[in-house]
Amino acid sequence: MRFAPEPAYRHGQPPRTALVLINLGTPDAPDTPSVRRYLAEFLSDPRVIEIPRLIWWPVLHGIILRVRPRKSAAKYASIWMEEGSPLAVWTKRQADALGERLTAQGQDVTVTWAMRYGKPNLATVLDGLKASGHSHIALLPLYPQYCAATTATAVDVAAAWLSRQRHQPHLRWLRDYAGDAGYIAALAARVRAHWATQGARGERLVMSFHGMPAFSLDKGDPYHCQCYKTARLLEQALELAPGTAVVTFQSRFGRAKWLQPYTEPTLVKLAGQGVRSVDVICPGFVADCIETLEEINMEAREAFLAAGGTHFAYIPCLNDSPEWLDALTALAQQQIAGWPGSGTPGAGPVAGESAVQRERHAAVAAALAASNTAGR
Ligand SMILES: C=CC1=C(C)c2cc3[nH]c(cc4nc(cc5[nH]c(cc1n2)c(C)c5CCC(=O)O)C(CCC(=O)O)=C4C)c(C)c3C=C
Ligand SMILES: [Fe+2]
Ligand SMILES: [Fe+2]
Repeated sequence: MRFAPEPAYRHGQPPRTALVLINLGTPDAPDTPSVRRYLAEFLSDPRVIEIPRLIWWPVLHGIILRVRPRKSAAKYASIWMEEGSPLAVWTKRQADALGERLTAQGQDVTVTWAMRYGKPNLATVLDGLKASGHSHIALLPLYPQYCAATTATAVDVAAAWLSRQRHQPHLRWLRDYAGDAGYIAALAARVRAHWATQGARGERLVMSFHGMPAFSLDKGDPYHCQCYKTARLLEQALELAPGTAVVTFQSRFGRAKWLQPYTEPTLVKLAGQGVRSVDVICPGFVADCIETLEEINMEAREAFLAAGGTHFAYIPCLNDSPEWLDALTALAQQQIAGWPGSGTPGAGPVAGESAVQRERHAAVAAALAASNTAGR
């Protein structure tokens, strides 16, 4: 059956609101089979690899999934935390902290988290929320900069899930927040705190964003522009001297041209030009992950130092910094404004439904249930 059956008793239930933090996804374990499973799902997404199936499939299954999982598993092993993959650990902690903050403010909202690839699976999380009576669901993809390969593909999953529902819940999602004042302030606080503990500033502040194929910009993806927007606002917030900020793109995948300048070659070039110390931040990631902890803090560090640099300082992602949790709380509140449990005007435990209506629904549902049982 295309549409799931909808128990009639739900009609009489009071409305409930849920927030879902969404991130990319990560392997279950730092071993080759788990990484292969994860990469197979990720790299089969046509939003991520825009190459015709007929050409991409033999490359993915014949070469990439035979070679990359073992190499990537070793990298994952080098950054794995006691509780799991850093990306999952930080995303869960952010969801827990957001839930606590909303509860402390008297809001009656469920906060959970899901991944686009791997577990917890987004469609399964949405099934669970609906089954537990959530009539209003807000999605918060945690990518500050909109990108078809990240934000849009997560929204696609939610849209496909909606297409299977007879009784659809209210659904909203956060598209991007590249210029959000709270997010920029949280990044600036992270950098200032780092400078304070170091007692000095690097000669350059390198802002490294995840890369994308260069054609995505030509085809109209706003990702590149949004990365520069974030970088400009952060530069302004920190009142950096002209020429101090450097924007780069990391994590190139495959041989095609990606957005430039590339992070590691830029660091090597800076060292060659006599720059001895750099601070590096990855503003496009709000949770530390393999791309920041291994690729930047290990590989890029090594390349910069090998090229003559003497001080490489990696500034951790926002993770569970209080300024970021404040910003995330504000973003969440904007998404659920006016919804049940949000404590904002228009909201209420019985929004859109009077007590009389609810009683009638309950009576109809009871009659339906009785006639269903009688007919069996
Ligand atoms: C922050 C935004 C991201 C964009 C844009 C993005 C595009 C993109 N990524 C790949 C290929 C890989 N990315 C990998 C890891 C990874 N990517 C992001 C975020 C963005 N990706 C995150 C948060 C992570 C970390 C996941 C984790 O488990 O920690 C990987 C896997 C790691 C590896 O094997 O190197 C690949 C592969 C492409 C092709 C792409 C756009 C076309
Ligand atoms: Fe990626
Ligand atoms: Fe990488």
